[in-house]
Amino acid sequence: MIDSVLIDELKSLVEPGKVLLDADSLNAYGKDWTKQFAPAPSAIVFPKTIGEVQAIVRWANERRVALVPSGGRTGLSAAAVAANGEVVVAFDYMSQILAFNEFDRTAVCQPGVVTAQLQQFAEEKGLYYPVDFASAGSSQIGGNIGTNAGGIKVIRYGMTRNWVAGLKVVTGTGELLELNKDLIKNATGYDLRQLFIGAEGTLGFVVEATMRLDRAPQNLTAMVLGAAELDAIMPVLHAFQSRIDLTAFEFFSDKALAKVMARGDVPAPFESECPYYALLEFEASTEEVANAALETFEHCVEQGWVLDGVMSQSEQQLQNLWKLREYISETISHFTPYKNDISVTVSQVPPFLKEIDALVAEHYPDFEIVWFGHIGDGNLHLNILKPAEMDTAEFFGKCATVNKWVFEIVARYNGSISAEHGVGMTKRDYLGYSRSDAEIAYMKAIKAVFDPNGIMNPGKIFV
Ligand SMILES: O=C(O)CC[C@@H](O)C(=O)O
Ligand SMILES: [Zn+2]
Repeated sequence: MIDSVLIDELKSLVEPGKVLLDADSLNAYGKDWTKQFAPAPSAIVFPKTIGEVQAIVRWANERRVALVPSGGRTGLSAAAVAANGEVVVAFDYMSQILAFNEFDRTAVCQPGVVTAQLQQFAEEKGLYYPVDFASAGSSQIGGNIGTNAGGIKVIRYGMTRNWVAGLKVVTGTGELLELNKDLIKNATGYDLRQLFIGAEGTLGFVVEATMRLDRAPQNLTAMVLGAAELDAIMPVLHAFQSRIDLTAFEFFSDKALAKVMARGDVPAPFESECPYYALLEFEASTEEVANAALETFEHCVEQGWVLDGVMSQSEQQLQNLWKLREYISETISHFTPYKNDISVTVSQVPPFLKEIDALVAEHYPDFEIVWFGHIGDGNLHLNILKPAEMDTAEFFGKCATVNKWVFEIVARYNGSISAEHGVGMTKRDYLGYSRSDAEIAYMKAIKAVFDPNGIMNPGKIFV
């Protein structure tokens, strides 16, 4: 905890009332959506300008105060948790879209712009911001960049990284850098912009981002297919991908669907019950594309890969089919899930998933395992649900044991222990399963260059 003299100094750097110290604010701004770490920040500060962010970082260097950035706080890896008396820098008052360029198709965003706000802005301009996920209504652009957020359209549009034309960052020394200046072509050495994307605020803070926009998709249409077995999902993906460009290819198990159905507010896709489901989406821009999708569906049924299916015929049906997938995370959050966000190459998904499934089932037959995720990207969300009668600490303890075995399998498949949720504090101790010692040493050396005093989100990614 920092003392009152330091708090007074901090207050002098921002507008009156823009440092909060009350218990509710410390609790709310000191954490993200993870629940493993208790929030314990010293103060929350709300800068309004880049100059104020620089002043805060310079002060933190002088006083050796640790800073934690805070956006929409929807993170799932405790990268935005202040558990050790840090000062939280919240970007709520830097939430404007500052400029739009119709020829470059870019929007200049302050870090606190909410993802849905940018999506809406793009729509009003007849364009599209394609990075999308269930928490788009709360998550902020600065946080999306910090975690290189992925989501449900990665198969077509890639991660946040692909949509950042330029960045202004305040480094750990308080220096302002303008990175890439929104250029498409720029072959002038290291692309420092990319280094800051996915850095979880450990090198500096994003204070402005020029985001690229795309043409709006035409007549988005979704299909939900029921698969006979897991091994059928990949041939289905392959069959569709060889005929049409998909904008999504998601997957969920019968257990995940059952949880969403139990809410009672989402229509079932069809009557048949299947062990696995795929949700795919494409632009039915012409009749030929729609026909190709239907023909492919029939082919998949003939092959015995698909048992049943439905295709959206309206915007409302499209939304309803997406709810089957998008509501899963929120719905299971009430069952105290232990989360993993793992990836392998797409072709390896079926054997990989089966191995992990068998492992957890063998050692912990009482645990309910809910599989879902972005299978078209090789990214699976493994959620293990706490049995109702089990003590929470005991449950997390057992999961920690399983975790090591799960990550041994991930490492054997050359996979990632965090596909899209980041490392933060929850996966920090497991980084070695995905990154070599040499890589981690280089990463630490890079951090030391941008943040010599170790004040920028310390303890995240690595210790
Ligand atoms: O809750 C999860 O495990 C995943 C959350 C999110 O990445 C999703 O794909 O729905
Ligand atoms: Zn996801």
